[in-house]
Amino acid sequence: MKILQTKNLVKKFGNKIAVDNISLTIDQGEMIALLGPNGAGKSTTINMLIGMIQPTSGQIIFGEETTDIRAYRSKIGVVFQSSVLDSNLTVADNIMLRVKMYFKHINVQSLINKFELSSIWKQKYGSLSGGQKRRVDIARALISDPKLLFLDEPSTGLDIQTRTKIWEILDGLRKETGLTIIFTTHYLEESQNADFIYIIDQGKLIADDTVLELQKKYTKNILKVVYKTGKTQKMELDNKNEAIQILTDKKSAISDFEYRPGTMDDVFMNLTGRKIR
Ligand SMILES: Nc1ncnc2c1ncn2[C@@H]1O[C@H](COP(=O)(O)OP(=O)(O)OP(=O)(O)O)[C@@H](O)[C@H]1O
Repeated sequence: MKILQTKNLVKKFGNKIAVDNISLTIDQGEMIALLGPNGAGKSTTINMLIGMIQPTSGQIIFGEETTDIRAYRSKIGVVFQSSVLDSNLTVADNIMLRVKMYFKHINVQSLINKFELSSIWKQKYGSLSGGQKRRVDIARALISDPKLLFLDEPSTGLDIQTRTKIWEILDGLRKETGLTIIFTTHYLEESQNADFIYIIDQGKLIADDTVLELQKKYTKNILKVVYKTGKTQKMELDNKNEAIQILTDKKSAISDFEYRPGTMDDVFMNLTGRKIR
């Protein structure tokens, strides 16, 4: 079931076209990545999708063909790039103020458990580490029990362990509750968590598909061979049979090899002719 759709979305800031004719279709329960380099138009797209800024032209269709922005807003949770929480308040105060004001029926304890907040519950938000802050930010966004969660660069600046942890939690949530998750990232490897990827560059949608299909369409498999002489050779191949043939033919001269499918880095490189970072 479609939960969100955009048709020919455009956003101009003066003469600058930040988002150029982007059409997306997002089904309920999907994990969607908007992937692109700095300045690609990811945040601007998200800001339009959450109703924070108005498109210059194009259409956003929420759920069952409704354009009722207030009904839609009550169904979304948002984690912004920079936090909206109060640094001087404790985690408990930040969370409970929102619960008491708007969402009295939410099971706070389950959020505390899921996001491992008990040890930092009485700590000031401003004194938390980057990863701890992110956990609180996401927990806060879930207080309204949203159907759709938007995360703008949820893991930027976090170390690899913390990023992995955050993705584990998000994936668990999705499986448990059927939550639809839309996130932006410029970490290519993180987009592999997504069911479907929209690659945006200079405001334009340059590819959209599953990870597997993107790899199939825009990369080849890579065979790297290390010879006994110390020389290495990198080859792009269509399939594993070619790799087996090469390895068999050159067996006596080879000391080591690596065979892998193309990565999202290769996809981006082949689409744009440059690396994302
Ligand atoms: N309010 C604004 N006024 C003028 N230009 C803007 C405004 N907001 C964004 N832009 C421009 O629009 C383009 C897209 O910006 P956006 O923040 O959407 O990119 P992004 O893909 O989210 O980048 P990043 O990964 O760095 O967050 C950029 O060139 C940016 O400078």
